[in-house]
Amino acid sequence: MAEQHQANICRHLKRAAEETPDALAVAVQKRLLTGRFRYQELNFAELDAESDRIARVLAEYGITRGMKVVLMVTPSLDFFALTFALFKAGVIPILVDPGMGIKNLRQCFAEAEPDAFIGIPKAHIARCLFGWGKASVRRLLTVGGSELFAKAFGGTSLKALLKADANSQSSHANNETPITHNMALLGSDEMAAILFTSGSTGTPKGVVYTHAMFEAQINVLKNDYGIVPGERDLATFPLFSLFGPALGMASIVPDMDASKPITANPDNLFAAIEQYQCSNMFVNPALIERLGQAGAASTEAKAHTLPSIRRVISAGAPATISSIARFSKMLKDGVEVLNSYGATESLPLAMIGSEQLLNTTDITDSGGGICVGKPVDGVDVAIIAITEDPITEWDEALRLPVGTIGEIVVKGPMVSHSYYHRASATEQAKIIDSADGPAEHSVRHRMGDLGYLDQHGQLWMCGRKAHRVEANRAGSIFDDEPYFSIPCERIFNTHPKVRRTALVGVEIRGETAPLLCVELEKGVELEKSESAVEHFYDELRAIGEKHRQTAGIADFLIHPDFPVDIRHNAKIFREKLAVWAQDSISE
Ligand SMILES: Nc1ncnc2c1ncn2[C@@H]1O[C@H](COP(=O)(O)OP(=O)(O)OP(=O)(O)O)[C@@H](O)[C@H]1O
Repeated sequence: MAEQHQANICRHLKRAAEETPDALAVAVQKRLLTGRFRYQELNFAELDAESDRIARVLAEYGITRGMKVVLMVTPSLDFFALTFALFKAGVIPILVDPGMGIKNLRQCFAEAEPDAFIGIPKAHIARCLFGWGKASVRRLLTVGGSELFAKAFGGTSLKALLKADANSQSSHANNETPITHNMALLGSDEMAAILFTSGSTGTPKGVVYTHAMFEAQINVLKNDYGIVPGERDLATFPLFSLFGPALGMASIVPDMDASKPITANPDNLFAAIEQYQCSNMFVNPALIERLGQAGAASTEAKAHTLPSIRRVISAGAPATISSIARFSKMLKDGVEVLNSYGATESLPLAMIGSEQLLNTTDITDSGGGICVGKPVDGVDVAIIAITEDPITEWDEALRLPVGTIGEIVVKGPMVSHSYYHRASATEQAKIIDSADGPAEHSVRHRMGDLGYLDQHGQLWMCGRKAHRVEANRAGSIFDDEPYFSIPCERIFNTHPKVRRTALVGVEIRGETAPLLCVELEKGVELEKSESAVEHFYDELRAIGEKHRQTAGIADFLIHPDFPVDIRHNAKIFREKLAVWAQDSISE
């Protein structure tokens, strides 16, 4: 159908370039050795023209529509121009989080079978060292670094391609029409990008994105989050930073390692906000924690405030209520942190403002899970019984009643339909919903998360499905109900000496029992005294006995420093802790 082949997220960039050509589209901060900051900028007209030019030179270099390309370029003006160029050309970027580790990266590249690899010199060195994409990559392009390096490691450089293009343009200067680039128009269900999940419950999976999904995300950001053209966003997450220009909003990129937000220097971020009077901030919970601490550490006389910020969007992992409360002290009265719930496969799905979230503390502390708010416009959330079996066809009878914990299943225009080259993962996670006929929104996604809906239509998250503990220990009070990670952990986290906890299952004399791993607050030292540890465990036991969700949890172990994901510093690798706990009790 002709009208279906109209999709390309870049049409928003084109429109912004026509309507507000001189308005700022991107600014990238660099902290110099002197401690001063340098900013490089592009306006909408420049970003549009530059991405057109790159799309054209890529095509001449042999990177063309339908090809899959690994993009490992740090946020920079080139990153923005290149990514929009790839979309304009109908080339499929493969986006991975370098923080996921060498082994996972190799697996991602093997699975995605890229035709080309575009990266900074460091990425090319790693590609050569670890043989990434060796079997499929035919075109190499280096961004930054010298031409000599590019020749040795990375085929050619973007700079060289653009220089050759400029030369050929000037030699044709007398010809009337400059060579322009025609934006590829794709079917709304055609693959537009492959984004890998972070792999916190196993190997990362490549999620197939379409332009229709990107369009849906842009609509949510406009309608549910209220973003308007002309805003300025402190963009700390590369993928989200691309939405800025598509929304007519400038992306201000601070000098930080986006794959390790916890290492960011708060001064850089504060300076970028100040310089551009940012109205929006997109931050993950790790940064909320880091910036909140930095703000609180400022002396009373010069307490740090962020008066230009009108909206903070937090996403990617659960943020703790205490870190949001601390961070919010820097914001003007009435400015909220909007906590978003979603996953690479479907984002954003639900949202709750910090004011409302603070009122849910008591329920969370007594085992009710984390409130992630009401579904955004167009999203249907259903809760189904927990099962590891695939479900091929959606049936309304699968819906569990309000208040019952089960697996969260979502449907909506931003919900992905499949994983790339992962038939069995797709089968496990997707349910065909033929009620709508062969329409584009006919796939429901199983989140692999557990939760329930309350009578107000709010969604409560109760941890990952893979992290529930099905105990069969004799004397277990709820034989037929599993222990759910987040509800249990948040109950124990109320102990003042506890920083965080992680529930795991261990085998004791052939039976599965729940065990709670505990990380202590900074400065609390108990391990030296056996009796102090026993007393602490008794206190935890007493807390657990007060709640039905934790009844029967009697085993505890103190762990010095939980293994967590680099990006969020929040997703606890409970699988690793389970192995550690089993080894510890078996010693
Ligand atoms: N606001 C939130 N509150 C609680 N949990 C959240 C929130 N936002 C995201 N999450 C968690 O993060 C998950 C999505 O993360 P992501 O897409 O990065 O992949 P992953 O689940 O970490 O990796 P993998 O699927 O490969 O194991 C959600 O399914 C949920 O468990």
